[in-house]
Amino acid sequence: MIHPLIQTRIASHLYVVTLLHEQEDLLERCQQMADALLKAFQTGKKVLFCGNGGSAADAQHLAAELSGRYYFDRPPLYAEALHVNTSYLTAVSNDYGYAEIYARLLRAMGTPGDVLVALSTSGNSENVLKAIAAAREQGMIVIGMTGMDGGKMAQLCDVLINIPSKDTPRIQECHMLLGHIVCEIVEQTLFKKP
Ligand SMILES: O=C(CO)[C@@H](O)[C@H](O)[C@H](O)[C@H](O)COP(=O)(O)O
Ligand SMILES: [Zn+2]
Repeated sequence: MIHPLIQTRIASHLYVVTLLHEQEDLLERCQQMADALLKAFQTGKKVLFCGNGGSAADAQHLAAELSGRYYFDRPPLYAEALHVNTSYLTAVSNDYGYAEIYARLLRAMGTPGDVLVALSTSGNSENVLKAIAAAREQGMIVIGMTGMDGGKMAQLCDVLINIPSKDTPRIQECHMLLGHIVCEIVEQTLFKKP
């Protein structure tokens, strides 16, 4: 017997993907995200990602597509997810509070023209909001990837990729879909031989 959730959840995934496919302004903002990453890499800047839980995994996954490889062999790109040093995370959470983990690192690493990609399905995670504020102080460009209404992040990002759903897993799946496409555009534009 096939559990009914299997078909139901696949159907809800397809529904959100169909909405995405038809929402031209959102697809334009996806192109703007690709353009922002391209500009950063073309001018010797870097792209940093942050998020919590599944969005931390997505941050790390997308950073690795860029710093490692996506479809083909080519030089590495400077991209990293901010949560990957557990010694740093445990120390700073313990000493300064969990809300400070990304902001503190951005004050050390961020330079003008770098890009922060901030992933939060609610748009309201405190450490991500503080990261955005710190990125702004450093003169970075901020791309937000959120759910439908964007939460508090809606007003704080240069480019907002707000997936038309309120369901966290479906939002995350679409972040990865669009994030993968952005990585492909970046890789092709920078390295594909005619
Ligand atoms: O992956 C999931 C749920 O699909 C969870 O781990 C989820 O990412 C966590 O609850 C996060 O703390 C949610 O934070 P956010 O997306 O609202 O910023
Ligand atoms: Zn998840």
